[in-house]
Amino acid sequence: MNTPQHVKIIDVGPRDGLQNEKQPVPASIKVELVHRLQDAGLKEIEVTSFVSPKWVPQMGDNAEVMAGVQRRAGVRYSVLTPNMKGYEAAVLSQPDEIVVFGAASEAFSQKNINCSIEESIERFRPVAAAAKAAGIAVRGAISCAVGCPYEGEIAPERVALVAKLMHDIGVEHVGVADTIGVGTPLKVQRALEATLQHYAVDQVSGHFHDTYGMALANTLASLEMGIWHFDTSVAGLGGCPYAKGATGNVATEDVVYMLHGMGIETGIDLDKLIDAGKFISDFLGRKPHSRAANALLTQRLG
Ligand SMILES: CC(C)(COP(=O)([O-])OP(=O)([O-])OC[C@H]1O[C@@H](n2cnc3c(N)ncnc32)[C@H](O)[C@@H]1OP(=O)([O-])[O-])[C@@H](O)C(=O)NCCC(=O)NCCSC(=O)C[C@@](C)(O)CC(=O)[O-]
Repeated sequence: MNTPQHVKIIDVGPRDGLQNEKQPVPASIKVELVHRLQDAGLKEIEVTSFVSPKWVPQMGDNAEVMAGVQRRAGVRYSVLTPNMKGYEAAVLSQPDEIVVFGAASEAFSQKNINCSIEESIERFRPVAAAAKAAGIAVRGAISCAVGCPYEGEIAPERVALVAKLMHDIGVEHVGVADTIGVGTPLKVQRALEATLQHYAVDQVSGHFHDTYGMALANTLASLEMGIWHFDTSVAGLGGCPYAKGATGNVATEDVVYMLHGMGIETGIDLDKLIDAGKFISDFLGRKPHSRAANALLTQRLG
């Protein structure tokens, strides 16, 4: 097994995790969550998205949240930007990285960003060029890389095509996203292999939702291929507004527990991470969606 010795975790909780929350979450809570994640040692945090507030009201406070974060040297703060309007607003907040988000499914692309895959690439092209000219890193997400809520199973060839299109417009790193968490290890490996036709292993991350409880297995299957970047969500927060019934990303706490147990470094303090997850879960009035966090919180009670 070609397992990496170090893994980089991108916590997407403040963005992917909270974007679908029905109850209002004040900007101050989001900022506090980001602070707690950086205190726990997270070096990459997806803070918010610059999308239409009519489509995703929860992210309407994007600029306020970015302005409230007291930045720490060595931490990369990323934001989603689907088009130039989003990019132009985002750039005022000085993100370290922008994320364009496409899909391997036509139907999902239409539902999520109101355009075809081809049109989405044309929207992303100037965004990637502008970000690069401004010295901002450019990441891409390939949604529905395994399955789509509208089209069912997605062939790896379609993932390869979107990876190629993203690569052609200058996207430097892509996340292979199992948006609805239907993937199982071999299917996820096929989607990753398709992406690796166009990107080096260091430029690909796994982004696994945990709807069917497969996300840790899929993380392990990715590690076996040498993948060492993962998007995870503190307390397992989240879900996509355009993928009904899909749960959040795999909990950061569960991934960190697994990796540390395998002797793989993350630079993250699991106890502080659990506190961050408890903080936001308490605010939302529920338990963290993390088996490891709940087990360790119970243990703390003695
Ligand atoms: C992409 C759009 C904006 C296209 O939406 P559209 O309606 O096609 O855009 P438009 O260009 O025709 O503009 C319509 C209106 O939206 C405004 N507008 C246009 N662009 C922006 C912008 N950037 N920010 C703010 N406002 C914007 C624009 O100004 C106009 O305002 P109006 O004149 O009606 O008042 C829309 O479809 C949208 O916002 N979609 C939301 C998508 C989203 O956030 N989805 C969730 C994140 S993706 C995800 O979670 C998946 C991921 C990444 O985690 C990986 C995975 O698991 O799969």
